[in-house]
Amino acid sequence: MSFLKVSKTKIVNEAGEEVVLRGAGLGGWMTMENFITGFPACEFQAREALAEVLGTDKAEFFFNQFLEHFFADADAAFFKSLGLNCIRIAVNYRHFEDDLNPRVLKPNAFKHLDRAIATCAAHSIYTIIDMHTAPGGQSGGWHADAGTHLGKFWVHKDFQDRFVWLWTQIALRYKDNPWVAGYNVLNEPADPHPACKGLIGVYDRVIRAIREEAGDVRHVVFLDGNTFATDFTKFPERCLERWGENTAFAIHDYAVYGFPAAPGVYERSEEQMKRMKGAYERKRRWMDERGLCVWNGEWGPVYARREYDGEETERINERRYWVLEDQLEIYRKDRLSWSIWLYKDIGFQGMVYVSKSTPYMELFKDFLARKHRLSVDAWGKDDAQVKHIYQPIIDLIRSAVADDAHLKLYPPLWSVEERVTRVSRTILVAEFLVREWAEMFRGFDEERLEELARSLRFENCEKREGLNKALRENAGLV
Ligand SMILES: O[C@@H]1[C@@H](O)[C@H](O[C@@H]2CO[C@@H](O[C@@H]3CO[C@@H](O)[C@H](O)[C@H]3O)[C@H](O)[C@H]2O)OC[C@H]1O
Repeated sequence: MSFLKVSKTKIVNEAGEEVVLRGAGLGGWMTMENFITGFPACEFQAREALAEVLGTDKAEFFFNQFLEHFFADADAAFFKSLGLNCIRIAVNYRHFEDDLNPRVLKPNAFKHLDRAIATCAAHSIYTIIDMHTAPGGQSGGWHADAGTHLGKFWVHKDFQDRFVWLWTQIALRYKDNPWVAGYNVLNEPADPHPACKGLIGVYDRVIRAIREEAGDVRHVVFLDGNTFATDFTKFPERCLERWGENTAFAIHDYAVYGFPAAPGVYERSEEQMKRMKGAYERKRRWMDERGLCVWNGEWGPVYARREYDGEETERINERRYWVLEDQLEIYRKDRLSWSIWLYKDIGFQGMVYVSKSTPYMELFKDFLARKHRLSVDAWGKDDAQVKHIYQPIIDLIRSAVADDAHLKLYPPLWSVEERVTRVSRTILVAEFLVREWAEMFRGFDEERLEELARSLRFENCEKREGLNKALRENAGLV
């Protein structure tokens, strides 16, 4: 088995042979997310609410069993059967370190991560450890698990110190493991500083800690661009001299046509395909101009669901598969390494999804329908039923702010409308629903909790055949 490394624009093995990484993100597991498994708001809120309802021990039991079942040997075997070779594992810093006991590794901090890496290795699958959340939140997205729309990671040095400390611990643990392809040190940073000073400084420190303090020089370091892995333009010109040769740069290439808010129906028109390719090329341009290695750490459409989209479901999904296939074709031509989002969920984006007939899905059926109607998850939102309620707030802000320039806050892709969505629905309304979600577990004993957690096992999942077929066929072509 061979460590991977970066050689100019390519990832290669120790023999110098090119290895194109093709895989998926194991999201919703060691970083739980609302749309992936169905709770509202952020992971830390769901965990706290469940501990209030069940008591700490039983809540811990449930979450531990959830982690056991969500990713196991059968998942890795299936993944491998598609010809895929790399899983990006999204981890939440809270598994390793408690906010009230900083810089102390939790007991069993590495239990599930060790197991997942070993399970993947047993099937000859590489893993990339992706720090999906940082103390204080590296963005205002729910997936940063901070419960706020402002990423406080950038303004508290201590959050950054803890983050650097944590990466030292992780690198010390895995530095001799060749099945770990590398470290994706920070998912989707959103540093508001105009010159990206915070992020560059954090990358300087974390790379030094991995390379010098932990002595890990062999693993690839994957660096996301700023603003949700889309912008590299403020990165230092001589970045490899600064960060080392063994560095790859991660874009996230979500195509607008893969989402409900697409600007029109995707017809594969020349213009649409040009737009999609253009957006991808723009994201990677800075690296291409400098001959650097690019990895696409997240991409992929979401899919329509019969329970919400009715008769339209098949028609919509046919087009989402076109988007998927057209993106794959662009990447294939570039011999791009990629990691599609997402391996497993409850039926919106995953390659496999929990079957509706499981106890888990039956328990949450009505709650999920309400969550959808209220549009409390931001990802792929469909706000048709509530948009009118929030419109007056949007209008108020627009009319109250005299200078249009003041309506343009960071990040730029959060328009006034998007900001209102994030703050009022995904943070505020969601906060009120968390307790209700947790109350659904009231009175459950360990047997019932185990039954719920087991629902997430591979054996209890359906496969999104169209997606898996496209991935399998593409894997064979590279
Ligand atoms: O955990 C993941 C999370 O990493 C992911 O974050 C979103 C990624 O997309 C971002 O918007 C895109 C920015 O680039 C433009 O070109 C695209 O059109 C946009 O879609 C978004 O702001 C992030 O929150 O989301 C899914 C989570 O499960």
